[in-house]
Amino acid sequence: MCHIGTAPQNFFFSKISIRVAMPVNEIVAAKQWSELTMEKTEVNNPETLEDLIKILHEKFASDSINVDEVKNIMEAYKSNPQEWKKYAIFDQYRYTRNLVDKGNGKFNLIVLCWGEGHGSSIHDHTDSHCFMKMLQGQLKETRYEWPADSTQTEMRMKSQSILRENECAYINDSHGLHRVENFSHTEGAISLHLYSPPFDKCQTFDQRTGHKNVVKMTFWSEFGEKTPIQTAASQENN
Ligand SMILES: N[C@@H](CS(=O)O)C(=O)O
Ligand SMILES: [Fe+2]
Repeated sequence: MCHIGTAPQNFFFSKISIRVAMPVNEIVAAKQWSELTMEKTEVNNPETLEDLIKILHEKFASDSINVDEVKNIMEAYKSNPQEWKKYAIFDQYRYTRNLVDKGNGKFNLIVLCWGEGHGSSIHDHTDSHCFMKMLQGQLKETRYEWPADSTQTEMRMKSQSILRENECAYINDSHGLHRVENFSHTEGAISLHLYSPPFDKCQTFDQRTGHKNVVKMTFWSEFGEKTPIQTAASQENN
C-alpha cells in the first residue's frame, strides 16, 4: 500500500525537478532533435512539386542512390495539376518532353504529355536510371528483351503493365527496353520522368526486325517556356 501511495509522488517530484534543472542548451538540443525527426518523416511525403524537387536534390547529391527510396518518394508526391500545369504543353502529333529541373547536373526531371493514342518507339535509356510517375491519366508500358546483334526477327515482349495516377515505375537497361503508350482515345496523359545521369540520345528499335537507330531527344519546352522550333531534329523517339 505504502509503495503504491508514494511512487507517483516521487515520479511527479522528479519530473518537475528535471524540467527546472534542464539547462537551456539541452532544451534547444531537444527541440532541434524533434525538428530533425519531423523532417525525416517529411522526406518521404513531399507535399508539393517544389518539395519533391528539393528532396530529390538532396537524394541525388551523393554518388549512389537507393532506387526503392526514390521510387517511394516520387509515389508519395500526390499529383496537383496547379503545380505542374505550366509544364504540361501538348502537341497534336506526338508526345512532348518538357524540362522541369536539371537536378544540379545529376538528373533531369521532365513532364511528358501524351495526346490520345500517342506513344514512344521501343527504346533504351542510355545506361541511366529511369523513374516514371503518372501525374494524370494512364499509360501502358510494354517491355521487350534486347535483340541479338544482326537479328532479323520480331522482338520478344517481356511484360505489359498499366501505370495509374500517382504510381511510379522504374526501368534501366538491365531490365530491357520499353515502349510507352497512351491507349485512351478520349483523354491525354501526363507523366513525370526522372533520368539520372541526364542523357540526350537513346537507341530506338524496330519491333519487326530488332534493328536499331540512335536518336537525339529534344525538349518541347524548358522551365515552362516553349523551345524554339528545331528543324534539325527530324529523328525523334515518338
Ligand atoms: N524515355 C522516353 C519516354 S518513355 O517512353 O519512357 C523519353 O524520355 O522520351
Ligand atoms: Fe522510356
